[in-house]
Amino acid sequence: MTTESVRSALPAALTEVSSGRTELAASTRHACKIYGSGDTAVTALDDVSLELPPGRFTAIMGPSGSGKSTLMHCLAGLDTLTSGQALIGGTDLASLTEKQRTILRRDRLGFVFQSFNLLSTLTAEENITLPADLAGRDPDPAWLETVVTKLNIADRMAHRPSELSGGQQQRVAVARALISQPDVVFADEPTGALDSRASTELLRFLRSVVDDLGQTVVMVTHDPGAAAYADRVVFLADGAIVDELDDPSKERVLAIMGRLGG
Ligand SMILES: Nc1ncnc2c1ncn2[C@@H]1O[C@H](COP(=O)(O)OP(=O)(O)OP(=O)(O)O)[C@@H](O)[C@H]1O
Repeated sequence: MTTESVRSALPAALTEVSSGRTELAASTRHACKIYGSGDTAVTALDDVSLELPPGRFTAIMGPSGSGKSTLMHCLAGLDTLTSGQALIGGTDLASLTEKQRTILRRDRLGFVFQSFNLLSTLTAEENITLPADLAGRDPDPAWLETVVTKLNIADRMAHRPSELSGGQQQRVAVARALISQPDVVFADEPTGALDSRASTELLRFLRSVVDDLGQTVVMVTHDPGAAAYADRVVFLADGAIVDELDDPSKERVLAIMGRLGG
């Protein structure tokens, strides 16, 4: 095999590293977000600089009100910063019009929410391919098969959400998020509505879409056990990054959360 053919067989994230390009999947620089003004102003993000490399699984934790959702929403172009920058790859989201941000979200980002947000009248497969259908694109059949096989839902494609367990529904939601081969998947409390067995399963699947498919996942969670599946945990308090852990364990996450009062 030539170097080029080896490269073309690698996930894009790895190719970028091996070719010496170190573009980040997403990042913020001195991100500040203030809601309201005057006496009622709330500083939700206070000078947050964060780098999210491709092909990694990052968890964001912190006490209630620490700014986790605000950070994720600003990184994902669902909300705008008061100052500083939020970038997807090399694209500063503030440089885009609202319409361009909508297209970037559709084409380059994936979203998984606590409530699975599947359409009840559509089959699992139709739910997964809906974003591509709406964008007027045919989903890549090989990638669709890879994703549904990886998530162990290949035999559930003809079922409607009401005929699936909660864990299976959330895996359909993950497949929908992955179908465009996004630069980043943003998961907001993805295990919040699942029992502990289904949560563990979902986290293993998220781990494997990072390890085996080279995808980039950013997850907000309150659950130290869930955060322990990530490569790195970033801790927020009062809108600022106050700690970080690489290769986290549940115990080490719990210890930091204990200190932060979460
Ligand atoms: N639309 C808004 N208007 C005013 N204040 C807001 C708004 N959204 C969030 N906030 C405030 O900004 C701060 C950060 O909120 P955020 O929802 O980002 O925290 P969080 O860490 O996600 O909280 P939780 O864990 O409870 O979901 C809080 O003080 C919150 O009250």
